[in-house]
Amino acid sequence: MAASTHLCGLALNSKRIEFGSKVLDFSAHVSPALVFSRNTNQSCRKRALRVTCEAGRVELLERKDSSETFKLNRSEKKMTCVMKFGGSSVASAERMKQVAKLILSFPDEKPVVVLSAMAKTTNKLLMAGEKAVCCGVTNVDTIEELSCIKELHIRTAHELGVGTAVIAKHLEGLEQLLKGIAMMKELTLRTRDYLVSFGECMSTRLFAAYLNKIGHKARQYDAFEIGIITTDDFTNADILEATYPAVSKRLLGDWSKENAIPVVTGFLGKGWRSCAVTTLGRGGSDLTATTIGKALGLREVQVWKDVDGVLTCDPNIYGGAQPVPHLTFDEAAELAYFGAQVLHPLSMRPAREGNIPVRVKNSYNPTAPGTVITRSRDMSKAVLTSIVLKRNVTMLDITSTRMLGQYGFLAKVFSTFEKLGISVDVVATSEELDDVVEELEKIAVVNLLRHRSIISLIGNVQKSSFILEKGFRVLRTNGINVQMISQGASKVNISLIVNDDEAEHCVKALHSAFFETGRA
Ligand SMILES: Nc1ncnc2c1ncn2[C@@H]1O[C@H](COP(=O)(O)OP(=O)(O)O)[C@@H](O)[C@H]1O
Ligand SMILES: N[C@@H](CC(=O)OP(=O)(O)O)C(=O)O
Repeated sequence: MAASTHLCGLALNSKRIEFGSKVLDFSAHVSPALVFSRNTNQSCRKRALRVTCEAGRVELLERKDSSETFKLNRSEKKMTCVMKFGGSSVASAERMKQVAKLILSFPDEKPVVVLSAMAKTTNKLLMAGEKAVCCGVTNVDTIEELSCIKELHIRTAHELGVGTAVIAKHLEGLEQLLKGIAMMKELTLRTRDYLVSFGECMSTRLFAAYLNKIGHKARQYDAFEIGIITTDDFTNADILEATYPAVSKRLLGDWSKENAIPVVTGFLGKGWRSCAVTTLGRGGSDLTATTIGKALGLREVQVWKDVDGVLTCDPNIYGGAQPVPHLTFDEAAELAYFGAQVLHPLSMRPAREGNIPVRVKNSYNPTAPGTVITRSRDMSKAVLTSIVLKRNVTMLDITSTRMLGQYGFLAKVFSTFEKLGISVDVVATSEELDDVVEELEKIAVVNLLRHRSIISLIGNVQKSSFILEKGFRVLRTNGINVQMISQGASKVNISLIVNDDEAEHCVKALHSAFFETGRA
């Protein structure tokens, strides 16, 4: 660029700067230099520079005639991806060391690291809370789960060689909190969220301390301090829009001052009214990861688990499950919503909105390709992608008594569910259903059918006739009676309802037909 060029710069967002008709897109290429004329509007210039600083390091190269030339060294310094590690990946000091090694084995990546609590810690915290309710204040220190949590975290600190000071306040605070619960003899949803937050607060402190100890600058962040703002639905809070600019401002601001690897607590947020710690529902760290990915406009989000990616079915049901190489956001969202534990049900939403690919990888087997989840994929050969089982659902069989017309009848049925806050998973036209039944019996004959399972066939619903024909042949051969079928509006899901006690057998038979006898 000529040093004398007169350009007027206008910063649009953290990725683009517009100069008249010229747009520099920092996500697409590394601009070798930026030129600002002396008489460029000062505030535009400052904003442009601030934005470039956020995107990477900017150096003043020269000051000539009427202009200044800056070098943008973005390719070296910009944060590139989110790497989220679940509880199984950070279960011990040994695992944390492996994870650190894994992160550092990608020298070109500048990740934001998101961590869950060390394996089983969340469950143990909840169990300790339940026990505290009825054990009496003086007995809190005998709660077995509290001892296990203390022992695990102290041992991990020693084995990582980071000292226990980084978690001492939290261990102390945890015991105090349990005494408070014992005193009050109650465990509210709000307190539950505060209680489980100790898990992620401690795992991230230990891990960041370890990275620093081995010479890689890292900085620990509590999600509720950096702008992950949520609804006040304790134990199942939803991310609010204000999160994205807040998180971006905080993380990019800190990064521009010092390139320390951010290590962020997954699963946690801050309720916008209460300002208290909230949680995003079990498995919520996946959602934290995609939220940060979207907020920072990163290249990809990696979720590192203990399986070789999203599999063709739950490996606990059938050991022969195989990794699925490619999924769309819609398929992954549907699969997660219908019960595949591998991803949080809402985690695909920010990824889809920000169009950020999500890669599901195995921290125990990092060379396995894993699953990549993107907006679209070649569906021409795709039939079934995965089979998901959701157990213990209740089916409501509702028959109109014809007191109302068809529209009025359906409207009344759905308004009843809405009023009672019950979600309906599958509709061909279930929690505490007694109130629903009482209400609906005014206009319908209602049958409650408990102990049912939903089997979701995730894949290319364009080929539904083929899927159903093949699926039903398998089920008929196995003597299984399907009680309801529903095709989801998402066009990637056909759901079948069967008896709970037949469901596992069904999944195995369907898996064998679709994935093993000639690839589907
Ligand atoms: N379709 C599926 N694909 C892969 N894993 C599945 C599937 N369904 C259930 N799972 C279970 O999900 C687990 C991984 O999810 P999760 O425990 O939440 O991981 P992490 O805690 O590491 O984030 C696997 O160990 C597996 O048992
Ligand atoms: N620790 C929380 C949040 C979480 O996401 O965990 P994981 O990534 O291990 O599923 C839980 O157990 O629910």
